[in-house]
Amino acid sequence: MAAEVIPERPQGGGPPLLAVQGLRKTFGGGLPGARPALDGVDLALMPGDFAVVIGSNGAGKSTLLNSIAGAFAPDAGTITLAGRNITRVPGHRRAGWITRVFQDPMIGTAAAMTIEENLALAERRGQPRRLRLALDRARRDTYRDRLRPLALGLEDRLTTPVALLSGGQRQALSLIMAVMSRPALLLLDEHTAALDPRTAEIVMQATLRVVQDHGLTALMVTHNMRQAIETGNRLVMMDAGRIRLDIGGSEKSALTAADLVEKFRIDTDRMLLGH
Ligand SMILES: Nc1ncnc2c1ncn2[C@@H]1O[C@H](COP(=O)(O)OP(=O)(O)OP(=O)(O)O)[C@@H](O)[C@H]1O
Repeated sequence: MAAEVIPERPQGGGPPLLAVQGLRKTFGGGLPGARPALDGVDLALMPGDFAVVIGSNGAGKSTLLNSIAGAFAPDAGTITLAGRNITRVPGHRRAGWITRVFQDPMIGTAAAMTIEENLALAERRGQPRRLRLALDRARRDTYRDRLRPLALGLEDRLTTPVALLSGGQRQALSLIMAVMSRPALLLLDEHTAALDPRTAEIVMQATLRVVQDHGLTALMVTHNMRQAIETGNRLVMMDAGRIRLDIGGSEKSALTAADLVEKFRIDTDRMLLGH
């Protein structure tokens, strides 16, 4: 099979990097009472957009990210990445263009492998399976350079099995791994929610830096209201499988926690004010 090539990123005011149109998904197909997890979602991300997705439990946030990543086919609608309709492209063939960091630090890394082996695996994501990367000096130097800004000392532990790292260290490594293959789109699914506040802050700062450094477009789900207000240039609120609110620009920058709670009547149960 021919190697997949990362699609060209459109520049400036061109077409969106990601366009989701009329996306629908109902689990438990056709069973009486089955409510749609996605009920006609339209979303367009311009290159360089950092969109934060909020919404109550069961609103459809993870289902939206799963659909974009190709975990399953939607019942209806299209997903276009850099002008290419990827709706029917299986998830493993999107892996070079779209990468994810999950809530669970154990998911993004292989415990029995060392840090450098994990990074090598991530570097060839989306490439033909037969491609092997020599763990030579130049590559190790590159890995150290990628890990150093985290300030977690991982750059001095390249041959340490990942099983020996803390949850926060693993999550930070997952983040670096997610951008090794130079994806076009980074999906972050509550990726700091399982971490203590200090580690969550380290991982969040690292996220902002890699998104900036790699010129990525990002879509991040969070229940943390402070993150939702402070992060990104777009705020998308989902409810019952639909996007109820999509704001950007100065409206997003001026947004306060009070606006979110009062104006948009957000379910605050799982939104952590000031966390
Ligand atoms: N694999 C699945 N099988 C069956 N139902 C599912 C599946 N994934 C999601 N759902 C259902 O789809 C709806 C939306 O779920 P989803 O996980 O997308 O919500 P969410 O907004 O991410 O919620 P949370 O904030 O609790 O993570 C829910 O009713 C959920 O039970």
